[in-house]
This record gives sequence, structure tokens and C-alpha cells, in this order.
Amino acid sequence: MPAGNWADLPQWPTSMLERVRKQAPRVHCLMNTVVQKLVADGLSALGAIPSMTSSTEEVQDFARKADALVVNLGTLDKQRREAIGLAVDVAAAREIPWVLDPAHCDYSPPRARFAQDLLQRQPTALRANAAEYGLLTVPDRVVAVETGVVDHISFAGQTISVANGDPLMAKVTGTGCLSGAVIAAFLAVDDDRHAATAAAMLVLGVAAEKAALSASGPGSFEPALLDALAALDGGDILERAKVTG
Ligand SMILES: Nc1ncnc2c1ncn2[C@@H]1O[C@H](COP(=O)(O)OP(=O)(O)OP(=O)(O)O)[C@@H](O)[C@H]1O
Ligand SMILES: Cc1ncsc1CCO
Ligand SMILES: [Mg+2]
Repeated sequence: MPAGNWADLPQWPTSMLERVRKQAPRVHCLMNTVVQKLVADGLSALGAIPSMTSSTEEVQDFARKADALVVNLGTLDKQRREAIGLAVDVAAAREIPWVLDPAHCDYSPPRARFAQDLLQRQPTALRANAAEYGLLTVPDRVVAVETGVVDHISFAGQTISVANGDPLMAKVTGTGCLSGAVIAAFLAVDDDRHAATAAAMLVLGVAAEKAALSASGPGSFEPALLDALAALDGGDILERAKVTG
């Protein structure tokens, strides 16, 4: 079990990244309309295969082909609520991992209620920023990720903290949404939900640090992040990892 043994087993995130690249998991995204392109490109750069429809006629067919699902509430409407319910039905029946990102649930009580109802359906992981996270009660079997300057990934009474990343991540809309999708890709290749979620946050954080080396601001950071996700190797991860837990 990697959690708690970071110093002894520092190769497990790299092994998971290699499996993502080799297995190319299909990640179906019910993604807000603001960041669909970044999330699709980020998953592709990582080595996963994104799909993105939210049509109620088709979403179950897409979910049946997927290895993991990410549900993001950023641009919620009636039809998307319905599509989310249909997709989660398939994920539950097929027992594939799914990740909930309750984007902007702190702006709207109905959205917060919807997010809490979805949590009762036992996603594999919740990924939220601090404002969103503080509003929700996370059931025991759900990996709870609170992102920010340091990411805290909690499960079964243990917390892994990942201090990698760069302030430019907060200047590009959708890095949090992308993190939920990256978590889904890692969950698709490893059954250890706590370790897989932490590895995903580490990989994104290290890629962001590499991207920041060449970026001159948010505009150039975004494509550099895609390049870094595609090029990342075990050496980068070992050299830069700031993981405790
Ligand atoms: N100041 C920072 N320094 C380092 N990493 C950061 C910083 N701010 C955010 N991050 C990283 O950026 C990613 C997004 O986290 P954040 O908490 O900003 O999500 P968010 O508010 O939901 O983002 P969005 O809604 O734009 O997708 C995480 O991987 C987090 O680690
Ligand atoms: C800016 C924005 N508005 C709805 S979703 C989204 C991107 C994730 O925060
Ligand atoms: Mg968000």
C-alpha cells in the first residue's frame, strides 16, 4: 500500500503514469462547456482517450464504452442533470470509477444539493477547491481531494499531501477541472483509489512545474502544460515530488 510509504516506494506514481500511457483508458467527461477543450487536450497529452457528449440519447452508450467517468457541474442545466444521472447509472452498473467535481457549488444552493445527492451515489473520488469542499459531506468510501496550493487527498482516515504545482495553475481556467479528469484516468488503471488519486495530483503538479519553467504567463503556460504532460518521465517525478503522508 503506497499511502504512508512514499519514502520506500517512490516509483508507484511513475508506474501508474506508464500504465495510463500503455492502456490508454477511455475517460468519458460530463464536462462544463468552458473548459472542454483543455480537458480533452490534457487527457490526450497524458495518454488517455477523452470523450465528451452530454446528450441524453447517447450518454449511456458512451459511458458503456468508457473505463472511467468524470462528472463536472460547472455549467449545469436540466438536460445535463439528466445526462449525469444516466451516466452514473451506467458507471454504477459496470463498476467503473467515476469522479465528481462539484464546480461552483458554492455559488448556488441547488447545485450544492445536487452535488451532495451525487456524493450519496458513491463516486470513487471527489475533487473540489477549498470553497466547494467546505460545503460538502464526503461519505467514507469516497476519496476526498481538496485542491489548492497544497492538495490534500484523504481516504480511510489517512491523508496524502501533494505540494507540487505552480501559481500559474490558478491563472488558467480549468486546471482544477483537468485534475478531476486526470484522476479518472489514473483510477482506470489502478484499484488502489487513494494511491491512484494522489499519483494523478502529483503528475499534474510536476507537469505544471515543468511548464512554468518555459512559460511567460498564463497564455504560454497552457500549451506548455500539455507538452509537459506528454513528456513527463519518472526522473521528473522523483526529482520534484513533494509528497507527505
Ligand atoms: N497557488 C498555487 N500553487 C500551486 N498549485 C496550485 C495553486 N493554485 C492551484 N493550484 C493547482 O491547480 C489545480 C487546480 O486547483 P484549484 O483549487 O485552483 O481548482 P479550481 O478552483 O476548481 O480550478 P478551475 O475551476 O479553474 O478548474 C490543482 O492541481 C492545484 O494543485
Ligand atoms: C469559469 C467557469 N464557469 C462555469 S464552469 C467554469 C470553469 C471551471 O471553473
Ligand atoms: Mg473548479
